[in-house]
Amino acid sequence: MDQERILDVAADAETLADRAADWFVAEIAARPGPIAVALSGGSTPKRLYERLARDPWRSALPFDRIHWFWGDERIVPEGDDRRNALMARHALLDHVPVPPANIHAIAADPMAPEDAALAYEAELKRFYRADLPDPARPLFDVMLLGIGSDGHTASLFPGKPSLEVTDRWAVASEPGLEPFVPRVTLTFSAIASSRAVAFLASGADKRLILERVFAGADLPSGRVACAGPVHWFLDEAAMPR
Ligand SMILES: O=C1O[C@H](COP(=O)(O)O)[C@@H](O)[C@H](O)[C@H]1O
Repeated sequence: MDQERILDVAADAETLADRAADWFVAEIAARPGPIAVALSGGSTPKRLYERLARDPWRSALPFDRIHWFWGDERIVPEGDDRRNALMARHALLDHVPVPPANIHAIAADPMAPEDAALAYEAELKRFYRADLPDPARPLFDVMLLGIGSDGHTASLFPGKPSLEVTDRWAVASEPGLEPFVPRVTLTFSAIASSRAVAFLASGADKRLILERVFAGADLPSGRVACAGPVHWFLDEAAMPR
């Protein structure tokens, strides 16, 4: 079955971030109990995180119940600006009342990428309290993703072996684009265990790749599936003609 897509096209990147923040709050507000969110790296998601740290969004979020995970990470030292976790801390997590135990970051260098992937997978399984994803009980409540100019999402790059892994939740992966540092990424199987998935992309440099994804090219971003529709928050500059 084809994955259903919902397109939300905003006039510009700032409006896109407002709309994505409204959507995020609505998704979270509907969920009882512990809530699992997977964050992405990238410039467009960063604007969303900055929104979530401010009202009206901040006061609508139950920070004591939200657990923060990442779709991918660059395995560089802890304080390195290229870490997706550091970006999310600076934009959001350092400014809101998050219990430290609710932050489930992927390990940094000097841990070897494969060990970091195994440790992250074990952490996900502990949180989920099972070793196999159950389609009736998604692991993530909200999965936020970006798209690179080559069509990658998380750190699932075109043509790389990580795309074919089906028996793991997280693996080490090699980048196809800068920064050329080792990565850890969720696999498609883990991403598919999400109640709601949203891509965020803005700017004219994303338009060509989005054109290819929407035309059905076999690119990692186009392979993302989940039980519900996949939302695409774009601005007009990124929207294919
Ligand atoms: O390397 C990465 O790139 C993608 C896309 O980022 P963008 O800055 O081009 O929007 C991002 O989704 C991913 O998390 C990150 O590690």
